[in-house]
Amino acid sequence: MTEDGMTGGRRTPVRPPEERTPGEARSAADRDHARVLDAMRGRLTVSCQAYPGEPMRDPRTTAQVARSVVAGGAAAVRVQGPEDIAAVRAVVDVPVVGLWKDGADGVFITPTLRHALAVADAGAHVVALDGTRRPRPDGRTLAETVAGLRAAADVLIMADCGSLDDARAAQDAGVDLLGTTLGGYTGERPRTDGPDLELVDEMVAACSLPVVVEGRVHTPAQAAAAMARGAFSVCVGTAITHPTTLTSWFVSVIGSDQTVDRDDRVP
Ligand SMILES: CC(=O)N[C@H](C=O)[C@@H](O)[C@H](O)[C@H](O)COP(=O)(O)O
Repeated sequence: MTEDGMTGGRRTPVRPPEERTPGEARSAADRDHARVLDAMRGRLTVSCQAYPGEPMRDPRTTAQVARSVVAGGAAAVRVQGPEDIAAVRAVVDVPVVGLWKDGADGVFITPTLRHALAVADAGAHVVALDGTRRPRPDGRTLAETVAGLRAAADVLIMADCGSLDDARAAQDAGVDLLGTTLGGYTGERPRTDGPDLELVDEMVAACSLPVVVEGRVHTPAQAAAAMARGAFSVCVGTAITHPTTLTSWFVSVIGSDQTVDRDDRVP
């Protein structure tokens, strides 16, 4: 347990579950969940992820990036993969939103109950999973996945949604938080340049659960706009933690190495 009393997944129970009465276990989990939500409410979450094959794809690097963003004021971090989640949990005291990407098409964000249990077991306080209405690889519905996860782990559950219909269905399935994460990636919504603020408005108006605005938040002004529209938290990834993409934004207007006369380069 961290100093502020937060626990996550099945790694850090307040007391061994077998020693707790059902009532004690429930109220301890409720307290932990409230602390996690209080820490995130109205604040910035930073996604610390590298993609397969990239130089930064290493749990030690992810942990250092996570420490760096927490030093800058991030209230929570979002981390991909059980190894990275465990590495980050060991070095930060803020809530960890965990996910496990498997593949890159269709349902790939924590796509099955097995993936969700592994994310919880790695120590995530919040398990983020695909919250769309698409068929899932293991044949379970989102509601069945949520129920299976709740039966095994005291975690909060975030549904990464691609549309208002997804968000409504995810809320009915029993998740705790809704994310706009997949807006623009499932074919139901256009991929806006910045965050899909129209989707934010729709979800905030129609859903009672906290809405995390995530996806293409590239500037502080966009983050502020999302908060002003009722976001519970704003999650920024690429614009803070993905130097390859950030570099390409500058290169796209200045020109790449190929345009420089190599003899003029500083050794
Ligand atoms: C669609 C998808 O796979 N989103 C992923 C979810 O974890 C990540 O690749 C994003 O980086 C993350 O959502 C943060 O978004 P952005 O990097 O745009 O700030």
